[in-house]
Amino acid sequence: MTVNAYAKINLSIDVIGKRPDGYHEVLMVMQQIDLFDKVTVKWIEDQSEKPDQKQETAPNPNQMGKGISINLSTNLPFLPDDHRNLAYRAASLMAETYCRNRAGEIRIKIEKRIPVSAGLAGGSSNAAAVLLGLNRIWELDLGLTSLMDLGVKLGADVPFCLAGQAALNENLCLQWDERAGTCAVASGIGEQLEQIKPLKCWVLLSKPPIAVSTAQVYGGMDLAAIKNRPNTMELVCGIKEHNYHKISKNMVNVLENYSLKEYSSIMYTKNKMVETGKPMKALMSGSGPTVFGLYTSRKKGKEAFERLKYMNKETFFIKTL
Ligand SMILES: C[C@](O)(CO)[C@H](O)COP(=O)(O)OP(=O)(O)OC[C@H]1O[C@@H](n2ccc(N)nc2=O)[C@H](O)[C@@H]1O
Ligand SMILES: Nc1ncnc2c1ncn2[C@@H]1O[C@H](COP(=O)(O)OP(=O)(O)OP(=O)(O)O)[C@@H](O)[C@H]1O
Repeated sequence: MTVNAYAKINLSIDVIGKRPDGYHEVLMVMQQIDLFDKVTVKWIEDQSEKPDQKQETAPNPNQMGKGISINLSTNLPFLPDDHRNLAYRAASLMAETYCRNRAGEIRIKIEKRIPVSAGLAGGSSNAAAVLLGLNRIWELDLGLTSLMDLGVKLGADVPFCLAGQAALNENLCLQWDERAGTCAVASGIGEQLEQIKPLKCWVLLSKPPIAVSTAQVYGGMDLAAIKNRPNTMELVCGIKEHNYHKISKNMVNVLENYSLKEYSSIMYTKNKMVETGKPMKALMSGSGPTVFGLYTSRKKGKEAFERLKYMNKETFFIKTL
């Protein structure tokens, strides 16, 4: 089955503190956008190995599925096709947890369109697609709560990606799950989600040609030095009321404090977008390097895209979902 694995942008990111496990407590507003990878998941059952009916099916994270192999391919030669790929790890986790009594091959094909190492949750969205795909193929009937509990083990952005893909891919039969949705307030490490009404906007995205490590950004920023923080509740109100003044005033990403200083190409992209594109608001997504600008008018956004598309090779004009 094929799942559209959507990218996200962060309309705000506040970092509250550091946790004992090294992760940071955050408060963010996340929004799915109409830019996606196509992830095709196939299960080829090994007919010579009949499932052992006597084996209990309760999850046991210590035991791998009996004789399950994973074969992953992508259209990007530089992306890993083994356990370093998040989609591979998702398949492996699903097999270990829920499919110990089967044998066969999981075949994953990823057609990448979301820029890599961009702050757009490309890897997380691929992992979410594999969890959702296998849930359907193996008829496990897991709801989003169980899938999110599993997904957060792969990455902090995976639960949000699961919620969005469940809402947007009808073939997953999860669109009515109460946790499905495309815009959410995320807390904890990003995995505690409260769905809100999505922001309807046009988005100009531009990724400078650098890769940014999320761990390095969280590790490098100085929590005590943060002066400007988003008012998340006011942002949520602004989205609800379509009050674009309230929205733009409260769209703040505190990770910019580190990334904009550290990488001049992000600063350049943001400044250029503000000056030339004149969006309602421009902000870095996630830990960067992608910068996005929001437009309420498609015409104005498209004109800005035409002027700015040469700035970075990976520049897109899309809409929120
Ligand atoms: C920047 C965001 O993309 C915003 O949505 C996320 O917070 C990051 O999500 P992600 O890439 O899925 O993050 P993970 O793969 O789980 O973590 C990568 C690294 O980022 C740091 N990390 C991530 C999330 C978080 N709440 N606190 C952290 O400190 C940790 O050092 C972690 O080792
Ligand atoms: N399926 C995948 N797609 C993209 N990158 C992957 C994948 N699997 C592993 N990676 C690796 O993960 C790293 C981060 O890539 P990714 O595109 O997920 O970053 P990101 O958009 O910044 O994610 P986030 O916004 O969640 O922090 C890269 O080094 C990349 O090689």
